[in-house]
Amino acid sequence: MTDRKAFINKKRIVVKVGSSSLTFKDTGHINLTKMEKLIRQLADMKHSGLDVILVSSGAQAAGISVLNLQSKPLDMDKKQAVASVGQASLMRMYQKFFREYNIIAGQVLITKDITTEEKSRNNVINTFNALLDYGTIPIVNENDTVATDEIEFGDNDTLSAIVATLVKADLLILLSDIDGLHTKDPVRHEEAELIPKVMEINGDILKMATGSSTLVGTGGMVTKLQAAMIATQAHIDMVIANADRPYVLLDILAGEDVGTLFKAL
Ligand SMILES: Nc1ncnc2c1ncn2[C@@H]1O[C@H](COP(=O)(O)OP(=O)(O)O)[C@@H](O)[C@H]1O
Ligand SMILES: N[C@@H](CCC(=O)OP(=O)(O)O)C(=O)O
Repeated sequence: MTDRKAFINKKRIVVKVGSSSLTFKDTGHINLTKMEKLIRQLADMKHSGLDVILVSSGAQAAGISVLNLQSKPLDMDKKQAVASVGQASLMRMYQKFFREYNIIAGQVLITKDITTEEKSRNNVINTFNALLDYGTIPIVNENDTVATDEIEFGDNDTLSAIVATLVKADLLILLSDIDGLHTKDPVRHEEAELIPKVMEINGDILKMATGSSTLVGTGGMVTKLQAAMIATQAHIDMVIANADRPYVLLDILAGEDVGTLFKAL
């Protein structure tokens, strides 16, 4: 079996969706159509018997909508307040959509320092396992009131890789607004080419990545490669793919060559 064909046997999947894949490019407001397309695929995955964990950004984007702002505020405390309002709204939308497909969503807000504290780490692992035993889809975001890494650096990418290691996932999928890792940022360089597979994240690969080009995204490709390093070192395959591709998740799980595969070490 090729690397991709083996994906049909993956059982526990962590999916991370970035703000850029949940929002309108020009306004930064939440795009419900995009959200529903994602949820339908996640529901089908769940109904087919997979364990699904969703790491979702979008708290600040949802907060912009709720507070009717023109854009993300610049001050950190205001961004945290916008995320606080937005996270509640984001979860309400997820729970409403998932309920239509008979799926219960649980909220998990964490910070990356849980990995260094054994007690917290075990609490988080136990909660994930219990949520999966109850048949729910845990929806994870950084606790933006306690920590500012994600708001500052867009580090939900690395947070999703940490979650993948904690739940012992078989596959981590990062959905974004680009088709995968390119030789350069394709938004700024139209000659950039897609890299279908990365066996080793070396200096040449790291040089290709730069920051975000969108209103709402933060980490760009830099934090996605950091996530790939964490996942692959933990023997977890990772794929970066475009959330706008119809049925992107189902195609990846069917073994199709979608996006960029970072092969587990
Ligand atoms: N080498 C690269 N290949 C692909 N995208 C890149 C690269 N370098 C930088 N990027 C940028 O990364 C962006 C995706 O990251 P980001 O905006 O943070 O999305 P998300 O909200 O999904 O996390 C792309 O829109 C692109 O502009
Ligand atoms: N906790 C923040 C996450 C920000 C973040 O990581 O954004 P992204 O680069 O779009 O994944 C929020 O929900 O707005």
